[in-house]
Amino acid sequence: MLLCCRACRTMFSRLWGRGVRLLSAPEATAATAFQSPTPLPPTWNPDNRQDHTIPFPFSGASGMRAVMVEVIPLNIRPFTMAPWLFSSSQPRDYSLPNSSWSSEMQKLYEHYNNMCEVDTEGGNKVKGAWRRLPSYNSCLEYVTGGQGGSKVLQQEARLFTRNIEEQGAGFEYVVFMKKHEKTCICVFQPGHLLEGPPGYVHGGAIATMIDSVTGTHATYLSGLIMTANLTINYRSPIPLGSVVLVHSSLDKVEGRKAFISCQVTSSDGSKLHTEATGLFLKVDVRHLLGA
Ligand SMILES: CCCCCCCC(=O)SCCNC(=O)CCNC(=O)[C@H](O)C(C)(C)COP(=O)(O)OP(=O)(O)OC[C@H]1O[C@@H](n2cnc3c(N)ncnc32)[C@H](O)[C@@H]1OP(=O)(O)O
Repeated sequence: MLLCCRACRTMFSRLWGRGVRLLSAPEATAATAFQSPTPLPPTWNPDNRQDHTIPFPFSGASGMRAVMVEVIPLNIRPFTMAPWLFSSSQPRDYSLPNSSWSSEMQKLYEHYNNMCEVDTEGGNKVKGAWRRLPSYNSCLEYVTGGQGGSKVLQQEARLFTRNIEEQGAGFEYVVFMKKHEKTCICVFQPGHLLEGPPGYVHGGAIATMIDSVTGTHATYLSGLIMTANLTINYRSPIPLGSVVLVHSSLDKVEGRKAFISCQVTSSDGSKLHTEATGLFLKVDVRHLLGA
């Protein structure tokens, strides 16, 4: 897909974070070598982990800034985008440690991060079972298109879980994915702005985190998805400022449907706070565009 006009940008803004990533300059150059798009697989199969790139010729149509984006319907990597390609400064990755993180949160982050794949000096990747998923609050501000473009892109929009600027006040979390076992784990430290009952986390905030983690998981597995159903049982309250784990696991896939279950536990796993099941439906781009 080439971001060359307002229509492209509108579509891009709606896909952002849902299976679209920006191509780096070398990748974009390489993509122009393709004469025809890679055909998409007829059926969704999460075991088929091949990436599919749909490149179109790279050009500066209508004099606007044009960028290549890659659409990856399978093995989605929704957070591996590079919006700083369009800005002199790199956007903040909210999944990295900050000073509001408790020592427990930091320790759990290091525990999972140490099991992730890492880049070595030679540029080779050392394989690890886990992968940290970077997280941004919005990328649209980095895709500039003048005033008209800004309106179309809804530049004020922010990801719900990343829209509280004060560190530690809202949702502090990091998601790791265990690549071959179809599980995700999120280390979550709820801040004081998420209060429900005195001293405890609001049920809606817990639901938000469950939807975000399982939704991210489903997106990673299948591409564009929407939550169709989320059933939640609250078993024990979560103290504000504590650190909990959100476990997400794929139960089964039936056609367009992905069934995912989720448990929120204390950081040592001994206490069950919340359990949930979710149904995610793979949708066509046109569904998001309201067509
Ligand atoms: C960055 C972090 C990631 C965050 C991820 C967050 C994800 C979200 O929160 S998404 C926002 C909340 N969700 C929504 O707004 C969705 C609104 N709903 C919709 O858009 C549509 O109803 C949608 C897409 C779910 C389904 O519509 P559509 O694709 O037309 O499916 P439809 O043809 O009706 O049904 C397909 C199948 O699913 C089943 N189905 C649909 N909805 C449901 C449901 N709620 N419960 C159970 N089954 C359902 C149908 O029965 C049908 O089954 P079968 O094929 O066996 O007959």
